[in-house]
Parts: sequence; structure tokens; C-alpha cells
Amino acid sequence: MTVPAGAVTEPAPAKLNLALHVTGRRADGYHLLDSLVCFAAIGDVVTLRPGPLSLTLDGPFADGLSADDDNLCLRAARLAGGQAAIALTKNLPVASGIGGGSADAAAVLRALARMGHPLPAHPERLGADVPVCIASGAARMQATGEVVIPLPALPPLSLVLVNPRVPLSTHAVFAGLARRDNPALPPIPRFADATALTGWLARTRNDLEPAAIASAPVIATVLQALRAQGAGFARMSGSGATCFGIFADAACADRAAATLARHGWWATATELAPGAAPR
Ligand SMILES: C[C@@](CO)(OP(=O)(O)O)[C@H](O)COP(=O)(O)OP(=O)(O)OC[C@H]1O[C@@H](n2ccc(N)nc2=O)[C@H](O)[C@@H]1O
Ligand SMILES: Nc1ncnc2c1ncn2[C@@H]1O[C@H](COP(=O)(O)OP(=O)(O)O)[C@@H](O)[C@H]1O
Repeated sequence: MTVPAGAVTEPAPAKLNLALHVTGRRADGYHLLDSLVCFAAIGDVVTLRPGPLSLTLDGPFADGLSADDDNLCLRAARLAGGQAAIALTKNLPVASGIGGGSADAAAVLRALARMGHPLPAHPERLGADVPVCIASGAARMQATGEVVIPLPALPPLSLVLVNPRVPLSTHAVFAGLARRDNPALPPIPRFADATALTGWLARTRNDLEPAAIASAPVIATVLQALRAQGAGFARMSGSGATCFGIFADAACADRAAATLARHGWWATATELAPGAAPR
């Protein structure tokens, strides 16, 4: 991609909820969460140039989205009081549990900060996932998303993300929950390697998975297919329908992604976002 002079480019990495427990519900209906969140190397890309506020879209999933006032890129710029010509390359499926819209909003806020507009005081007004997407590093996310506790970087992971091209409404999945008072996550240790992480994940859940599968049974098929391709661990992210699998190495992940894409699903091998190496 050619970056025009004076332009500021920010990646908008896909968010993954490796574990997501629903621990309660506030009086206003928003749910209390306890989630281990990380970010993948694959994502959308935003480029901002000085100028009046505008938005253009390209990329494989641009057709699923319109560049109207409701687009989270424009809402983010308005909340920050920033003016810019924004170009969004939409590489992530829309409404898919990997926070694409929130990641885009957070990337616009980071780009505007680099152009001299301070971050807004309440980024969660754009969406519950926006605060965690601003830092874009491993974190424990709590309350309704506004409590973000940064964690040491996770060990390297060979990941496959699969979306069966069925959009799911986050609101509808929360509304379909059978229980809203589940136990919190166990303490999150510093993970020595991927095996330690998957061992810990096996003791956790995504409490949104049953409700999402009830709306879109193909999610169960995706999870089975990831396991059949050799994933040592597979789970749905967020409110779905995107699922992730953790593989032994990048070659296994590449092979699995190529096979799973034959179903007509969006399937991509990736790793954790740069900057997320162990420290
Ligand atoms: C479920 C999560 C987990 O990370 O991810 P996604 O599936 O969206 O990726 C997030 O909490 C989603 O964040 P986000 O997508 O920004 O949600 P919002 O736009 O704020 O809310 C969409 C709708 O989801 C419900 N909602 C969202 C967050 C929350 N803590 N409780 C809720 O009940 C509300 O009904 C709300 O109207
Ligand atoms: N830039 C954007 N990218 C994705 N979705 C957006 C964007 N702006 C607004 N939206 C709307 O936000 C909703 C949630 O999208 P998204 O963040 O992709 O979902 P999720 O958080 O489940 O991954 C969609 O219904 C979409 O119409």
C-alpha cells in the first residue's frame, strides 16, 4: 500500500477473547465480563490525512459496511474532535466477534493522537470493546469493558481464525444467555509457553458460545473442523461467529487454514500482533 505524504497509518488488529466469562448484569442491561483478550497480526488498516472529516472504504469486507455517519471510524473522529480524511481497508469480517469496528475506532483514535488530538476521556462510549483495542496488547478486560488490566505478553501462538460468513448481532447473543451469574476467571498466571496457556484455557469458557451456537449452529461445525484439523485448542471469540484454533506451529496452521477455506469459510492463519512477544 502507498502511504500518501502527511498520512498517518495505524493497524487495527483483530481482537480475540481467548476466554470470556459473563459474571453479572448491570441495571441498564449491559453485562459484566471477565475476559482474557489478545490481538492477532491480521487486522484492518486505517490511514488518516489532514483535511475535512471523510471516510473511504476498500478491502475484501468493505462491501459489508457503509461509510455513513454511523461508521465507527467517523464516530471515533467526532468523539475526539478530530478532522481527517480517513481511508479504511476492511480485511476483517463485519459483526464477527473479533471487534473489527472497535479496532477501527481505536486505530482512528491512536492516529488522531499522533496528529495532536488527545484521546477522549470515555472511549467506551463508542463500544464496550474500544478501551481494550486502544492499547491492543494482552489484557484482562472486566466490568462492561471499561476496566482493562494490561498483562505480560503472551507466548507465541500459531493461530487459525475461521468465520463461516454468518454475521451475528452482539446484542442478540447476550439476550439469548441462559445464565448471567457465572464464576469469574481463575487467576491469570504468566504463561511460560503455548502449552501452559492452553492448559489454563481448558479451565475457562466463552459463556457466549452456547447462545451463539443456538443462533448459528454452523459455529459448532467450525469448532469441530478446527479440532479435526489438529487444533490443540479451539473456541469462539466474543459473541461470534469467528472461532480460533491454536496449532502446534505455523506450518500446521497454514495447512489447516487452506483446508478450512474450502468450505467457503473465511479462514486465515496468523499469530499474535507484533509487539506481543514475551518479555
Ligand atoms: C462481546 C464482546 C466481548 O469482547 O465482543 P464482540 O463480540 O463485540 O467482538 C464485547 O463485550 C462487545 O463489545 P462491542 O461490540 O463494542 O459492544 P457494544 O457495541 O458496546 O454493545 C453491543 C450490544 O451488546 C450488548 N453488550 C455489550 C457489552 C456488554 N458488556 N454487555 C452487553 O450486554 C448490549 O446489548 C449492547 O447493546
Ligand atoms: N468500521 C466498522 N467496522 C465494522 N463494523 C462497523 C464499523 N462501523 C460500524 N460498524 C457496525 O458495528 C457492528 C459491530 O461490528 P464489529 O465490530 O465488526 O463486530 P464485533 O464486535 O462482533 O466483531 C456491525 O453491525 C457494523 O455494522
